[in-house]
Amino acid sequence: MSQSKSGQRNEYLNRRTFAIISHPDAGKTTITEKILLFGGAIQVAGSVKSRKADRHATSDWMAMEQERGISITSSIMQFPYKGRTMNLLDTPGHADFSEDTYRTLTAVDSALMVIDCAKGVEERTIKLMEVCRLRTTPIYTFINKLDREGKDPIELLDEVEDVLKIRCAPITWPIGMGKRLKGVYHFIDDEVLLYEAGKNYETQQAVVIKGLNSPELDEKLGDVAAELREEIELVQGASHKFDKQAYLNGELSPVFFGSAINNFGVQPLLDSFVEHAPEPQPRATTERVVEPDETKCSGFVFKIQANMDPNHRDRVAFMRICSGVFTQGMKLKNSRTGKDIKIPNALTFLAEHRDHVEHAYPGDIIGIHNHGTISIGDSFSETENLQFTGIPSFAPELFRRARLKDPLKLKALQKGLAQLSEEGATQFFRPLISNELILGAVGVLQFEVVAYRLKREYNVEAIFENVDTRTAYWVDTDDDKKMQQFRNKNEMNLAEDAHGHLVYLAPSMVNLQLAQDRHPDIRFHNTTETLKTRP
Ligand SMILES: Nc1nc2c(ncn2[C@@H]2O[C@H](COP(=O)(O)OP(=O)(O)OP(=O)(O)O)[C@@H](O)[C@H]2O)c(=O)[nH]1
Repeated sequence: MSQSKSGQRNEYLNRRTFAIISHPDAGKTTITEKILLFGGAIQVAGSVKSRKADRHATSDWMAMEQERGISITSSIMQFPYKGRTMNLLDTPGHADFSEDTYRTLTAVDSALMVIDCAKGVEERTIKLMEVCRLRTTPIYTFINKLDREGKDPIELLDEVEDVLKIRCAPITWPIGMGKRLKGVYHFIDDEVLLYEAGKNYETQQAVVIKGLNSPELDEKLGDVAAELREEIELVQGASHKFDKQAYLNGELSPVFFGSAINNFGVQPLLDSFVEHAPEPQPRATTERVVEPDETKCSGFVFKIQANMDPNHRDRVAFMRICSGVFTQGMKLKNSRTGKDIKIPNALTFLAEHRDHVEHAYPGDIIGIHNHGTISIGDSFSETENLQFTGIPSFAPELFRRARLKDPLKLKALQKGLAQLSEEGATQFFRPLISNELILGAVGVLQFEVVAYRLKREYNVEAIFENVDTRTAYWVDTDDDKKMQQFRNKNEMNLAEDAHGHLVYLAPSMVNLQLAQDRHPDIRFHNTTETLKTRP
């Protein structure tokens, strides 16, 4: 079915594709749930948690998430909000799953950062923010858990500005905190939303007082009203005003305060976000910039998940549509392999179920079933050879040698590791001169997940042993002769990754430095992003 160009344009302009980022435990899952609730995507509070529990039933390895109380996989949800189509990409907060999070951030147009008011800016938030800054991703900030005592709000804004190097424009401001929490003041709407502990703001609206100078405010808040007026004047003088262009440039973050668990202060955040967050943006490829309103469909894969449903042992590749209109059954060319693939039965992910997608527009994420033909970073296009940039693999920092309890299971182990590495659960290296299987990860928990999944999904019991590798760098050069010399001299330290890229496994940083000094014509890369050749 063909669509008119203007119809297509309108569809994508309505998309808002974003991720929620935070340090673990700041309240990302809780706020996701409230967003879905407001959007009408779920009816009952608690569904998001039970969504995790359902997955536990269908996909056993998720049980680890429950045992540990952390989210270990990204999930994708599409839902309507105020006439727009929202694509929310959840990201694991735990440091051990940072690669997945980084890649997810390459597929969004903006982000929502959640900060715990008692803890302020935490380590993971700093890292995530660095990634957002690389891509100048616009960011909204929600300072959560106001129902608990936290840091002084001015101090919190200073911290965000100093540590995260972004200007803050408070849009709402807390009136007290913890037991003294009385509500929030909205700078732009000039109104106060009153908070009463114990009230259920999922079913009841907060009382709104129009105007900071309203006598009603004195009635309700007593002496606090006068203090609030003074404080607001002070904050207005000392802080930045909302400036949409600066926000879109990633230089200024609108800040909201609230308590996600009590559903308080979340609605003003969402209403502002849906109004100002950017529509799907142009994307860079090695060839040219792809505009979302181009007629031909294109997209890239940023995530692969195996065995989402144990009854169908397939893998789902998550592709962000960057231009044109995707239609069910369409043929797209994979620029890495040069092959056309027909994509029937593409999936879309709604809050509570997945469905077959008829059409998808720039900003949408579709799921493609495949049996190992698609890798993370693959780019697809209807007509051209396009390679989207910015979907990195990072040099792992931890390494283990996989050893089998039952040596007859070698085939199953190789298959399992190859599939789990395609998914980005771990990286996987085969040394050139031995039959060893070396795993690389950014966080130690990744190994545990891999061991658990190998057992559950591939019926393989593997032991991971320490190995004498400190770091891994991808290597390439334009000079074949120099590469051959390098290979001959360094065979002991060379391996191939799952895609056949050559990797230098260094036992120490000194060794790495020496190899670099001895072979100035060889380029060493700590992310695949800068590699010239993709086999
Ligand atoms: N007091 C209070 N607790 C909250 C609030 N929001 C969330 N919490 C609690 O904080 C804890 C962490 O919340 P989650 O939403 O699971 O945090 P998360 O950021 O998704 O954590 P990860 O799954 O580890 O990434 C839970 O026990 C929540 O009930 C809030 O507004 N006030």
